[in-house]
Amino acid sequence: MPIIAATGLTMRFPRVTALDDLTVAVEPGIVGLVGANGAGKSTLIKILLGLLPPTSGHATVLGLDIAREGARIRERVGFMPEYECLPPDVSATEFVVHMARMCGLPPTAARERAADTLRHVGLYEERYRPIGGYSTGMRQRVKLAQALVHDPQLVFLDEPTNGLDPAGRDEMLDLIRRIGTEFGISVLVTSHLLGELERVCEHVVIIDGGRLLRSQAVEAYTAASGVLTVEVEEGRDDLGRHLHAQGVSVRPEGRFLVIDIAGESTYDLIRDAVADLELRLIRMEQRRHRIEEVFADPAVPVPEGVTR
Ligand SMILES: Nc1ncnc2c1ncn2[C@@H]1O[C@H](COP(=O)(O)OP(=O)(O)OP(=O)(O)O)[C@@H](O)[C@H]1O
Repeated sequence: MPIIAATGLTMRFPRVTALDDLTVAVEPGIVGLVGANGAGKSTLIKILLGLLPPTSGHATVLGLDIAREGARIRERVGFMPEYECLPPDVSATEFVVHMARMCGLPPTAARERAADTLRHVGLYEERYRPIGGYSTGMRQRVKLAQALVHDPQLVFLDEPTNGLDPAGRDEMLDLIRRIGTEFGISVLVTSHLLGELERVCEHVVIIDGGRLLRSQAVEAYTAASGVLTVEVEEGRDDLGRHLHAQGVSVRPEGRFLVIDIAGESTYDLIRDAVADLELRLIRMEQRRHRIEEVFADPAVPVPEGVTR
């Protein structure tokens, strides 16, 4: 059963159509929702939570009808909003316990769940300090913890990497992957960065101007390419020269050599060259296409404002 099934969802505000006849179904797993600012991602999430009635169309979340069963949806779905919503004067522990109580957990269970969840998102001693003194990364973790505290089946994460530096972004993406794989919670995560969704998502839905552009498994975007990435401990350039002399099409890229596969013999030539030069092979793998390469094709429109 799909976790989300929307049919003909349309949302018209007085001056703008935020969603335009959107029909999409997504299966359990980690799903990315990508679109430029204003594409309609947050509006879609509010509608799916049963908080905003659409102008027309209908949808179910976990098999529950958004029009009639919004409260039951919100019992089973966690929500990490994009906007800043944390009170500065209370600690992460107080806030997340409060959110757990709001979801109906009794006091002891609320405290236990809050402590577990804050640990899972990587907040330890600092969870007793007021949120006002937290970094952006710590605040994002608190928002994530409150979305998970009632043990939902599905979480909606609206732009969770916003405002984070590259290291913070990597940590947040790892956390999202763990939510999906270790905790078995389905995730709908929005972003305007295709590259980061490709790293964690199994499926990506792309919307533009409130319309569906694509809904596809990441694997379908990232089919195996005809290129090998080879990494050796030392002697990258020696290996490159050696292979080039044997007619292999090879070029350096960072720590790696990138080699066009001309057939099975390419693998043999690399193996023999590594042995002849007495190098240590760290990796040799067939490269997969990246989602953004799909959009590098001028025939495939990339939504304006979406960063590859
Ligand atoms: N309550 C509202 N009243 C009027 N217009 C709105 C309202 N909420 C959203 N919109 C408009 O609907 C469009 C879609 O907004 P939405 O917030 O869903 O986009 P988004 O993809 O989430 O972008 P962002 O990442 O910037 O939030 C925008 O043009 C926005 O200005």
